[in-house]
Amino acid sequence: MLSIDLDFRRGAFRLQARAEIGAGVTGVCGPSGSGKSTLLALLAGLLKPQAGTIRFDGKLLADGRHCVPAWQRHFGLVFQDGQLFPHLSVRDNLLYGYKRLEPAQRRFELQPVLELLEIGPLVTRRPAQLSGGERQRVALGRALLYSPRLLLLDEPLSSLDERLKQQILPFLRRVKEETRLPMLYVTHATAEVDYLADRVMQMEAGQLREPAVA
Ligand SMILES: Nc1ncnc2c1ncn2[C@@H]1O[C@H](COP(=O)(O)OP(=O)(O)OP(=O)(O)O)[C@@H](O)[C@H]1O
Repeated sequence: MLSIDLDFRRGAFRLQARAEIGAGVTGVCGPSGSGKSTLLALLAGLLKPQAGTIRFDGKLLADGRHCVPAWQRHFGLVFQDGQLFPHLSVRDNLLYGYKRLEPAQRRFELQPVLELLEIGPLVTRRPAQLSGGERQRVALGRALLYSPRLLLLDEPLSSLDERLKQQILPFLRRVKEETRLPMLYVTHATAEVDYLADRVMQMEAGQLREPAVA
């Protein structure tokens, strides 16, 4: 369970977020510039809040003074453009975080992840030899093989055309159903959260809130 009570300022922009985020997929929607990526960067440990707290399973990750670094939080990250290592094969990209884990920490193994995401035939290729949709599936596989406690997804489909989005959404749903990993899914595409999310939160001008129930 992620508990946040955050206050972050950057120039004229101020983000305030108070929420408890548990199992399942939590969608975070909101217009461009509202602070969705900033929220994920704060949760990932890439930015430090000036005040407030972030806790995960009761453990303090950040307050105004202390900030647990990103690599110690053990969260998986998937961005818009996959950000695979261009000089490594798909296989080495997939195993990048996995190899750095103690065997006892590993919750996912390569073969089932290759099957889940249908990327087995791609393992010897380089990222430049993949389509956009394949790259995103590899990025998702790499994040899973790092055995994260939480998956943070920042517009993971927004660089893809409509046909590819429709192809990848079922994979994301499969990841959700088969891994039960808690996920925070940032997007401005409400169709994606309608399809995937168990709960949706709204970001508006730096304020995170649950939408009013109609
Ligand atoms: N590196 C940065 N330095 C300074 N200001 C930034 C930086 N990145 C974002 N901002 C500003 O912070 C605010 C929140 O931006 P953020 O990227 O979190 O929004 P977003 O909701 O993710 O937008 P989008 O949907 O367009 O990705 C905006 O006012 C933006 O201009």
